[in-house]
Amino acid sequence: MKVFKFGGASVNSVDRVKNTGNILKQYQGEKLLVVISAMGKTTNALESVVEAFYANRKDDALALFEQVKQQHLTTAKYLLVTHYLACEQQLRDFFTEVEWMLHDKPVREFDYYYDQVVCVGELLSTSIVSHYLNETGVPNKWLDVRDIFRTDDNFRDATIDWEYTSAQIDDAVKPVFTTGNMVLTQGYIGSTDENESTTLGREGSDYTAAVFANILDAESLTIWKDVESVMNADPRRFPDAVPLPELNYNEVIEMAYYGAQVIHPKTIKPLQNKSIPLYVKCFLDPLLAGTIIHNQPVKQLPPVIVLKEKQVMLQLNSKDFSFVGEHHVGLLYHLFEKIKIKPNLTQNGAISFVCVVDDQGEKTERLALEAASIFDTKVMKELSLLTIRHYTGDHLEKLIAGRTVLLKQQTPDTVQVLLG
Ligand SMILES: Nc1ncnc2c1ncn2[C@@H]1O[C@H](COP(=O)(O)OP(=O)(O)O)[C@@H](O)[C@H]1O
Ligand SMILES: N[C@@H](CC(=O)OP(=O)(O)O)C(=O)O
Repeated sequence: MKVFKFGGASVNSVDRVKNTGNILKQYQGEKLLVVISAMGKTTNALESVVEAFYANRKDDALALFEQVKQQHLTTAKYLLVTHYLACEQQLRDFFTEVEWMLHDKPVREFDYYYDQVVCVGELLSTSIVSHYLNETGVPNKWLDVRDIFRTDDNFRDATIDWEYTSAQIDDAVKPVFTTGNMVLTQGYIGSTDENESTTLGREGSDYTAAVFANILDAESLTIWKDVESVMNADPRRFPDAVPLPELNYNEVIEMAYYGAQVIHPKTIKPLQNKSIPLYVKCFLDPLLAGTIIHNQPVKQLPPVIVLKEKQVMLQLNSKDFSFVGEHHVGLLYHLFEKIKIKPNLTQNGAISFVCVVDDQGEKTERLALEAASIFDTKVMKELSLLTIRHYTGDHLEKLIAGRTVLLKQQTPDTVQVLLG
């Protein structure tokens, strides 16, 4: 059994869905569990729907949702003939679930509504792709992953209940493979024991696929992307980026930790625990070798560059010029935990503490505000955090030319600079 994951970019148009169908056709006869994300930027569009709803702009929310509806109906119309009506019915059931909610007034926390609305992106995309595959001779069984992935109710960043989820995979997924070859389902979403929808954190479909691979003891996981492989830098930002044909799990964990947006950080552990290889392949040219990620040491990696934008630096000084010691730092880490925000870089001085975090809007504002009750707090926004692993001393000058270096940290292997 193999697990495949197709991200939003692989199903963001009629042609891309057809292309995904062609790839899957090549694997007919093999047992495949296929995880698919929401089409293109649907998740962002649905975020705007919830924001409008929660700001009591009901008409805006409904109008924004109407656009999402029309996009999916149009895609379905272009792709389907014999299966169109059945697909339309399935889509309309999901539309109704959301609209029903949008007509109400928000009475619970934002994150709860976020998950109830945003989860629909993956349900719509997988319904369309599943009908398309069935219509074009690639039989598959569509499953609602919310019936399989049980999570806690930490909306927007839910934690999977592995025991329950494993049992559900045994009961509801494995039997499908006794009569058919392909299960098609959603990434990124799950459900609580009260049947409330949850999400696993943005870009969490990679993680869903890795959890399936672990529990199914899959022979491999393949993540299909629009790039030829994992590269030593984001090729959109660094046109000189080179492919990395082979990586080990720890290297990818480090890359993801520093912010490389190619694989979701939580993806590796479930694979590593069972030594399941991860292939990253290009859906635009499946013949390209891509990247294999495994347990073996990989020698001689080129410098790996990660650039994280939209960084915020908080410069925290003790109010009475006393040393910033364990007590102050402890309070600060307590704040990180409470607000659920992770520092990307920290530096401790005698009377100051600097931390760099992603700009997460309201969350970051809250961090700054609460930190200001403990420290004299200065905030700088719109910064970039550049990390180079396997640093050889060659690249930094060129990469930081013309920028102000606000902070630098270096270990024998890794250099990080915060740029203004
Ligand atoms: N080190 C890297 N190697 C390859 N791609 C990278 C890297 N860092 C960032 N990317 C970006 O990741 C993108 C693919 O990821 P993403 O858009 O999230 O795919 P999907 O929506 O299919 O999951 C590429 O288009 C590329 O710009
Ligand atoms: N659709 C979700 C989950 C996801 O993983 O998407 P993608 O595979 O396109 O990164 C998101 O955009 O966050």
